[in-house]
Amino acid sequence: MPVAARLNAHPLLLVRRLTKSYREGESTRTLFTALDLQVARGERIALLGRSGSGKSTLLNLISGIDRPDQGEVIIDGTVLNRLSEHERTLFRRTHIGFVFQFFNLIATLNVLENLLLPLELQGRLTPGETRRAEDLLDQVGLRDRATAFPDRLSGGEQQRIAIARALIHQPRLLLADEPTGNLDSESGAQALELLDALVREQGATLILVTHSAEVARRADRILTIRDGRIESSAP
Ligand SMILES: Nc1ncnc2c1ncn2[C@@H]1O[C@H](COP(=O)(O)OP(=O)(O)OP(=O)(O)O)[C@@H](O)[C@H]1O
Repeated sequence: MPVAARLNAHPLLLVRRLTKSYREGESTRTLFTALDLQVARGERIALLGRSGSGKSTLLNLISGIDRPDQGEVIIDGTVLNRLSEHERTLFRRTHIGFVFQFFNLIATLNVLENLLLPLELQGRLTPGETRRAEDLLDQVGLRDRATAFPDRLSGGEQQRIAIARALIHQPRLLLADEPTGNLDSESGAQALELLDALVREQGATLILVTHSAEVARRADRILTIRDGRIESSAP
């Protein structure tokens, strides 16, 4: 079987007939109706769509933070809907990494402690893993800031730490919600380079929400949410 066909036979992410609505006062706003989506292992996707089209909601449904009204999300063979809330939290901690627009570092933890947090939450904090975290700090160019607190770092530095933190536990899937949306163009480019390098190195699958056509061009595939449907196109 050709490689592409094998990849699609076992996609990293499978979304099947996903339906999601929110109540808005007296009325109901339907974001997705029977949405289907398949993402191959190691694929890097840019997710586009106008403001309010449901990009963040889709990420939340994929990660199991939000629940669909109908349909299924299957990550690497695990059907999220069949897990209890606690099981979904454990699954997320182990298999998914997140990068946000506003970094979301914990203000009371220093840089190294922020970086180690995903491992600590999984009870995986061994001396070997701590050394790996220090190597990762080297890779993001912030080894000398290990004991600094987030408010002492620039936006670009905070995002580089947030990217390292999202990948420290080697998740299969990385979800990034406008990771350059709050950075100047130079820091944004640096953060994207780093994200790309780490994702490729780890063979992770990436879904990155962006409003930037330039950012989207770096992806393997562009998905655009339009009127509750997903259109797929080449970059
Ligand atoms: N928990 C919620 N309760 C009610 N409505 C919600 C909830 N979450 C999202 N929505 C609504 O769903 C719609 C889509 O929101 P979402 O944040 O997913 O859009 P988006 O495409 O990410 O937008 P943006 O590009 O502005 O970040 C919006 O109208 C929003 O108000």
